[in-house]
Amino acid sequence: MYQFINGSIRQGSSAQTHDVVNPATGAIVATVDLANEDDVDSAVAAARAAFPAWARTPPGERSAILHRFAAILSERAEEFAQIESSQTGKPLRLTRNFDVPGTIDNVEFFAGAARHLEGKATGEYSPEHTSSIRREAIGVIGSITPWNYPLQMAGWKILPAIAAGNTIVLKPAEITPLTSVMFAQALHDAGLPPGVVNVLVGTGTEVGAALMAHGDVDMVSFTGSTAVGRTVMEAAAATTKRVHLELGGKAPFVVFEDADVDAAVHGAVAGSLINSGQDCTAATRAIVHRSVYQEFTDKLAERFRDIRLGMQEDDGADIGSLVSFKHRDHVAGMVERARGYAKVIAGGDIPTDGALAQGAFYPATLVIDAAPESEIVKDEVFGPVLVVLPFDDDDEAIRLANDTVYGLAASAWTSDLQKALRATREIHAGCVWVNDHIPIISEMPHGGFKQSGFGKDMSAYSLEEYTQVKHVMFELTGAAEKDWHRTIFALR
Ligand SMILES: NCCCC=O
Repeated sequence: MYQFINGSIRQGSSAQTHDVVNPATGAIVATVDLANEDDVDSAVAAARAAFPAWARTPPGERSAILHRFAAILSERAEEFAQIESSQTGKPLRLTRNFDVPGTIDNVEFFAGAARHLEGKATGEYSPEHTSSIRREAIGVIGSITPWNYPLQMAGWKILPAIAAGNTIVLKPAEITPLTSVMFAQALHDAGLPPGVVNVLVGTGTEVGAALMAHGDVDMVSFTGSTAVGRTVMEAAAATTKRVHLELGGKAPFVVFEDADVDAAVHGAVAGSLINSGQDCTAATRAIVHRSVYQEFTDKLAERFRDIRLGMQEDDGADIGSLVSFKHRDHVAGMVERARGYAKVIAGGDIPTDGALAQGAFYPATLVIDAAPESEIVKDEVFGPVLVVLPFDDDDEAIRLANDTVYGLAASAWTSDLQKALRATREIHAGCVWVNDHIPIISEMPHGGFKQSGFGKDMSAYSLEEYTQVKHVMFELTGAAEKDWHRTIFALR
């Protein structure tokens, strides 16, 4: 049973099941029951019923539950790392050192942030009134999370929502639901009241769509593709829900002529291949000054050819499998089409020998000589594929960096402060790294510009987004007839 509703685990009401597959081996990890629209109604009703009491629970009590939850996650870190790895194909090295500790750090951050909501000072902004601001929880949040970082994304959506006093119904991707259900159960073990967090395992077309359109959901938060994000917005419009979207990306990685090329090469490996490139902030377009283009490309191709694919427990592996065979075929299809108009100088071939041939593996792949308007440059691959494009002057570099509908993340590689400042000012993205690419931290926001969406995850900014601002105004004078009445009305 995999539906976590109102503090207990239940069977989904649809008659269907889904096999969660370890994409590195093809083995079935779990067969999960699937929810349907009736379960959406039950979960939303539970979240609605839990909302008034949870919203009134003092921040210190919410915080204490989150601190206990962080302790439980720390005790069970290895179990979470194992299951996250088995449902995604990620190396255990990644889940142990990135997914799980990152999530625990997020829990600890929001345990503190719950007690630290900022607001404008109460004051007499009009001579006859005292104004103050209340930041209130919004209500029931409906959330859909993706398959690339199931555990971290559950944290990014659930934690700010409940820290701010909301209740939530979360639907993880049905191909990677296991750690999201465990996350909710562990929160309950930490003392979270029933109904505050509910998790439904189901399909996007049935459960996701019903949740986004539900009349008793006040806000929707979604991480996934820009195309699906648009349908979320449309569904939310029917009842004017708040919308929080973290969508696609096509991050530029700009290497200026004065960059430390070796550092940029290392950065390109880490920034484009993390999580096998299944990361919406991953470097996807290296835009490199022509004076260092050949050196950068040669060194990077050599590194990419050395990248080792491996099974989850192989500590010597650099990257694991992609999340599914279907997704591996999508990545391979884009690279195959690119061979018709560009050159693939590293990777590009699905492994055909040994154990790797049984999994959804795809090698680190480097593409050059692609036109800026080609598919591999424009569209999201969401795999271990980096395209390198040359530029001749800084105006062209900035223009190429911004030549995308997306604006989630970017990086600039330079030792020149002026170039770095220009890049951080002129590249339109929610995050611009200088001389690095990918690090995230709980204190800083993550979220996009342009068609990468709007709304921030992590940080105090996300906590605020799960609140609504209320202006409370007290009349001060006690007079029946106020000064402002006389200003506007010809009273007799
Ligand atoms: N590195 C964080 C990425 C979040 C979504 O893919």
